[in-house]
Amino acid sequence: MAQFSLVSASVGLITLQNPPVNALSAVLRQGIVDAVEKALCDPKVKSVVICGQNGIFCGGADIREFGTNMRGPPLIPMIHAIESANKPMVAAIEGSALGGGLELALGCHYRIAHSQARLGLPEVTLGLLPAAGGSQRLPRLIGVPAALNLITTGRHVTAAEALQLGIVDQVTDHNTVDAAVKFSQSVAGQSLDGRRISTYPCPVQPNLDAFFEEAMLKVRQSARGAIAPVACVQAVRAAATLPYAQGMKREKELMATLFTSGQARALQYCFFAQRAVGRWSTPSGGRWDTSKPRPVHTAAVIGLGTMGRGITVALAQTGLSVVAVETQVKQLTEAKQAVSGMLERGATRRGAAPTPDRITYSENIQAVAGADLVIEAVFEDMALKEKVFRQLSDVCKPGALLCTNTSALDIDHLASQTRNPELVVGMHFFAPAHVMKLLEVVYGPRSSSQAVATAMQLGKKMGKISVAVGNCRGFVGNRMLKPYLEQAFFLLEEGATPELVDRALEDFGFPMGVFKVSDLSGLDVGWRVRKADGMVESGLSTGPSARIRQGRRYSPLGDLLCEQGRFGQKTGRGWYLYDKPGGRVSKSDPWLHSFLEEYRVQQGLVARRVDQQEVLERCLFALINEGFQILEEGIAAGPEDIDAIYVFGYGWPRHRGGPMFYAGMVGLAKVMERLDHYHQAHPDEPSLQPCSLLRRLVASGKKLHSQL
Ligand SMILES: CC(C)(COP(=O)(O)OP(=O)(O)OC[C@H]1O[C@@H](n2cnc3c(N)ncnc32)[C@H](O)[C@@H]1OP(=O)(O)O)[C@@H](O)C(=O)NCCC(=O)NCCSC(=O)/C=C/CCCCCCCCCCCCC(=O)O
Repeated sequence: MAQFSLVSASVGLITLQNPPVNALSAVLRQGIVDAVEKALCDPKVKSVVICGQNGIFCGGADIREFGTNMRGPPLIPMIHAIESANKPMVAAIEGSALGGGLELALGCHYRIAHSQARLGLPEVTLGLLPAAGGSQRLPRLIGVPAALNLITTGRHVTAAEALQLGIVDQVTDHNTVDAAVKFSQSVAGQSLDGRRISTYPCPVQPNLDAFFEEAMLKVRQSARGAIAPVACVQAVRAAATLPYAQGMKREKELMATLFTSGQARALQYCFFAQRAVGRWSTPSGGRWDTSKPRPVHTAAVIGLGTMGRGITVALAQTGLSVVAVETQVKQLTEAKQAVSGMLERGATRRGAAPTPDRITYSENIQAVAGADLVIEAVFEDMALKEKVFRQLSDVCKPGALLCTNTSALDIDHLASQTRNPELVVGMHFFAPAHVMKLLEVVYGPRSSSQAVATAMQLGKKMGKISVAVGNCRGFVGNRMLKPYLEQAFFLLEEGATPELVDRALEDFGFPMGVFKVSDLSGLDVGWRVRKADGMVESGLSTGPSARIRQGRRYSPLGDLLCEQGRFGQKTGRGWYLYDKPGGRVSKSDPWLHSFLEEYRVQQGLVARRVDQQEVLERCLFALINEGFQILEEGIAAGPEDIDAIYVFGYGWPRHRGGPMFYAGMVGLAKVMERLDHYHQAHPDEPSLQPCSLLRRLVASGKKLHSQL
């Protein structure tokens, strides 16, 4: 609801009250309409201030209402009534004014913001556009280029930037409502003719056609198939070229297409999934709302390779004291330099002071004795990690949490090396650890819920999307990646090329296809793991058993490339060719194509035509099938956990909602039918056999997601 009160004898104060973020639900919209009418009818009221309760102006339209039968007064006429008012309307912006919240403020005649406030039109991130007049008013207020940037990226701006851009009229460090009340009194009785943004002409944009062509090209390139950014450009173009009323008509038409789109549903699902993963639970009964995290003031990192350096930076940037340990002197010296460089660059980007003084370096593991939490990030080798955990168990103070950054190894086995296995969890960061948003917090059967809560809370403080997952080989993300990679290799054997597979995945929306990613991360990484698993045989044998390992189909293609020293970008050759070792721009490699042809001949394989649909179905459905298996085993608590992991850690296109949501969009019956079809053709590929949870869901007609 919205509360109306009279303050300072002549100012009508309308307070939005819809916790936690004052989203513009039907009830709140009705409340605003009623309160505005009251204010305009009351002769004592000479000016009006609109504010939000609990330090937040408004988080925008109520996203939970989308997709329902929306009732209550619509936003556009409500904002129009505010703008048309004959008494000054002033928005007092604290906390956030986002989406419909900012559009409401743009309908006001003046905007006063607190210095800590954030403003933005993030609708594009929900698959929408600012369709309560935002796409038409903002360009009229701040010009086309600045408005286009905010609307197509959805980025939030600080109050200082909003003032500089001309979005707000005043910024205060003090009580915003008091400042707005005072301000409204100072303008009461003045003409409002020049204050209604919808009446402003849009500032002239030179070379309009070329400007919008370039803008469209840019969003199409970065949007990778997302439709909302394209519609946002079209809406801003309407603002720049049409009178306001016609622009509003265009805004409405564009919104109508987006509003019911699958992409909007997927993006709105991602919004809630990102928040849902914070409400974690474990099979042993641990829960986010009943487990109290331990305080962490000092954290330690063991091993300063690439991952350890990134983790050190991420911890230091969170404001913790960090003890960074590396036993090899040369590596330690290099790490110190690299970490200061990363901190300096990060600080420059954020406009803050660097924080290297919070880090203490040591060659000696004893230095971690005082740490509240230790993250082991040594080389991915079980024997080495076992040794480190035994040492940590001796050295660390009682109650210190011992975490491992392993990407696949058994957490429970590492816990068994320590005196307090309940204090051991995985904190699986993704490279570069100070940049990537995802953190898998891995609990073993003996991890205490307090240990999970502590790691989850630390992840949140570090700005990560932290997802609690169970202990199994590869946890959730890497485990699901295995069948995806496997299928990509098999497709090469059957006639595809790396280019064809990558194009299909990039057209689907991944930033990079599987083979480009493999070149980037290094083919030798998987090779080492396969060797340790006893999968690799030196050289190329032939005959029917040559491509069967441990009873299932196996492709040695990656191993053969590694034997040739083709490790990807670092060696200048992998699945693609690069101009030099370390080069980043991939080119097709005729050598690789001949190699594939010869390989097929040697193996008696006849190349056939593989199309993009088969690439997507085999790679993605195999990955999704593993996701169902993971749910069935209870390794992930719900589909949101898997989807968040894939969207934030593996480049899954957000507008497709994550693999499990995508499966629901395609239809579980269809996913199962295609898996069955491919499994019949390839009975030696168990990852194509639909798992029992998928079969049960299809048989019962149940859905995995309530949104679908
Ligand atoms: C920064 C925040 C506001 C606060 O962050 P924080 O303090 O960290 O808190 P959170 O954990 O994020 O959130 C707390 C809980 O609140 C829930 N929440 C947050 N925002 C909303 C919201 N806008 N709606 C509903 N719920 C919200 C959140 O989920 C948390 O709850 P839970 O933990 O999940 O239970 C931060 O929250 C934030 O960034 N929020 C989102 C801001 C945002 O994106 N706003 C834009 C919303 S979209 C919008 O405003 C659109 C405006 C134009 C709409 C015009 C409508 C016209 C419809 C016409 C349709 C025409 C088509 C016709 C078709 C036909 O013809 O049929």
